[in-house]
Amino acid sequence: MIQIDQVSHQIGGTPILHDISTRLPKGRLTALIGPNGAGKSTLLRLIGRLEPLQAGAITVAGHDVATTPTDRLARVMAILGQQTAIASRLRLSELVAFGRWPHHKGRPGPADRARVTQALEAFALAPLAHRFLDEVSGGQAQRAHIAMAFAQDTDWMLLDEPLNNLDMAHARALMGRLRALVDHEGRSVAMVVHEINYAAAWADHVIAMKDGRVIAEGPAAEVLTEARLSDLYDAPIRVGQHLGRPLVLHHV
Ligand SMILES: Nc1ncnc2c1ncn2[C@@H]1O[C@H](COP(=O)(O)OP(=O)(O)OP(=O)(O)O)[C@@H](O)[C@H]1O
Repeated sequence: MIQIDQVSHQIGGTPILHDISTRLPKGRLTALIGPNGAGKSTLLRLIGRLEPLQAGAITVAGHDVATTPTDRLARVMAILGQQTAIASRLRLSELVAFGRWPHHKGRPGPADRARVTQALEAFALAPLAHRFLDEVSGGQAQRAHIAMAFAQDTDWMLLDEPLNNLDMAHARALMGRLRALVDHEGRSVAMVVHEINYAAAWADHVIAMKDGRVIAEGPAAEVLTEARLSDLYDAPIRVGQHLGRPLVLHHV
């Protein structure tokens, strides 16, 4: 479980998150949803310790993110942020291999190399493994970053808008892969997602944020209702059903 207690955050004196307390359940796929500027990325970055905590407490599988040594934390959670400013003269295989660093600390062994190969194959990147990052498409680069997080082999994966740049087929394949990690390997995933139907179709748990606060949380079917979504996005939203899951209609 990830436990967030009374977390507040300011940037340049402007309050961004207001006294957030919530939980992300273990062994589930959690979607963080909400309008632009709601604070989703900021919260994810605080969990992943890409930003230092200013107020409150966060634990990931019992590890206090404020005090746990980085190498320990890196074996518990992998985080893929939104801005990935990694040198473009890096081959995809080298990028994915970075995911193994917390395990081998610079001395990769056969198991590390096998995991990198597996991650490249899992994300259909094997034919592109020798290309440089600036020689592949946006979606292929995005998949390589996800493969790096995947290769890190952690109990928790935190992904900020992993579906960015992915076409429908690759987005679906990624969601299927994340579901399999949760369902068959007992891992836990938290992701920021804008396309609400991906949350509706694949997420177990949804945390809805607006103006730096959590305004709803719970099982997907309980959070993704017409009233809640219309309020969240300040727009009329209809919710149908498809194969027993909510289907959100926002173009009506
Ligand atoms: N470096 C920064 N300097 C100033 N304000 C910032 C900075 N980063 C984020 N913010 C502000 O913090 C608020 C929350 O941003 P955040 O990126 O967490 O929201 P989000 O819900 O992830 O949004 P989006 O869906 O647009 O990615 C926004 O109002 C944003 O303008």
